[in-house]
Amino acid sequence: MSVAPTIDPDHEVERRVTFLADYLAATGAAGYVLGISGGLDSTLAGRLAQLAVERRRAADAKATFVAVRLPHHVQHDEEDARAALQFIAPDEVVTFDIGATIDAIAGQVESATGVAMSDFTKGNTKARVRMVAQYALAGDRGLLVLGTDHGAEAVAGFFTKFGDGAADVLPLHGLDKGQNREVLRTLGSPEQLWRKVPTADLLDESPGQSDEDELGLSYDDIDAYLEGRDVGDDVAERIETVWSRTRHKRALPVTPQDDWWTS
Ligand SMILES: Nc1ncnc2c1ncn2[C@@H]1O[C@H](COP(=O)(O)OP(=O)(O)OC[C@H]2O[C@@H]([n+]3cccc(C(=O)O)c3)[C@H](O)[C@@H]2O)[C@@H](O)[C@H]1O
Ligand SMILES: Nc1ncnc2c1ncn2[C@@H]1O[C@H](COP(=O)(O)OP(=O)(O)OP(=O)(O)O)[C@@H](O)[C@H]1O
Ligand SMILES: [Mg+2]
Repeated sequence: MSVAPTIDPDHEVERRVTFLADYLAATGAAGYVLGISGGLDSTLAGRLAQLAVERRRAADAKATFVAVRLPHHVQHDEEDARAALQFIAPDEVVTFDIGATIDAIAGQVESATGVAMSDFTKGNTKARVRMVAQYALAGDRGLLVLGTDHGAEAVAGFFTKFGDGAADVLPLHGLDKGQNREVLRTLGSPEQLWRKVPTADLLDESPGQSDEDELGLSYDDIDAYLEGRDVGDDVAERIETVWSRTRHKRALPVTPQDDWWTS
């Protein structure tokens, strides 16, 4: 996962902003788009993107960052999403309520099959519709879609395949969860955001369920494992089991030429 045992947060800000700015320059893309949930990963990636487009503009290039609110009807942590936007100070904010689309898909699934979608699959559908919304906004404006995948979510496959896992550019790659917090804090984020309990917030039946409750693993343990610290055999084995089970999510669609799945 390319996670280092320790980081210099200022250096991480600089190298990731430089990467995002350089990638725009090299590709000629018009800027970035990213869903902003109020969680710490999108707050961090969003702020880095805003700094990168400002850097491009300082070099007389055109570049825009579009932050997208993507609530499913009303979001229970609405206040954090607003605080995140205030901190990021994006060039543009677009709000796209995915509620009606999800209701339509769930309704069609039920009328077509006679079986209601489970809350779990509906949750992954929310993540996929958010992906569709971001690409819909990006397509006509020549923007690139950012993703917030990082070491701790990647190793556990804790993302929706072709949902939040689908993106053009991953500015947080190589950081773990605690390192994301550290970098966000260094950027001057309000404490409510850098300290926020991580949640995928995909379930109607358990709004705001913590990632750690769902995963059955703590981010401190996952981070320790990725940083090469001793976590004990039991934790290491649980992480390796989930890593193995989710290998398909970190690969391109499997083909007859692939053999990684045989071992
Ligand atoms: N062996 C295999 N080879 C190739 N493809 C395989 C496969 N096994 C399943 N699949 C395919 O993958 C699908 C399952 O993958 P997927 O749909 O992702 O579903 P799944 O991995 O079961 O669930 C996603 C998990 O990520 C969590 N999540 C999602 C989004 C955001 C966040 C967050 O932290 O914010 C967390 C979510 O809470 C849930 O625990 C199957 O329906 C099937 O199509
Ligand atoms: N309600 C939402 N509004 C806008 N974007 C969202 C929403 N929920 C999820 N996303 C997008 O999906 C990504 C994955 O969600 P995830 O929960 O992993 O990240 P986060 O909410 O930014 O941080 P955390 O993991 O700490 O909760 C987010 O970074 C964001 O881009
Ligand atoms: Mg979240």
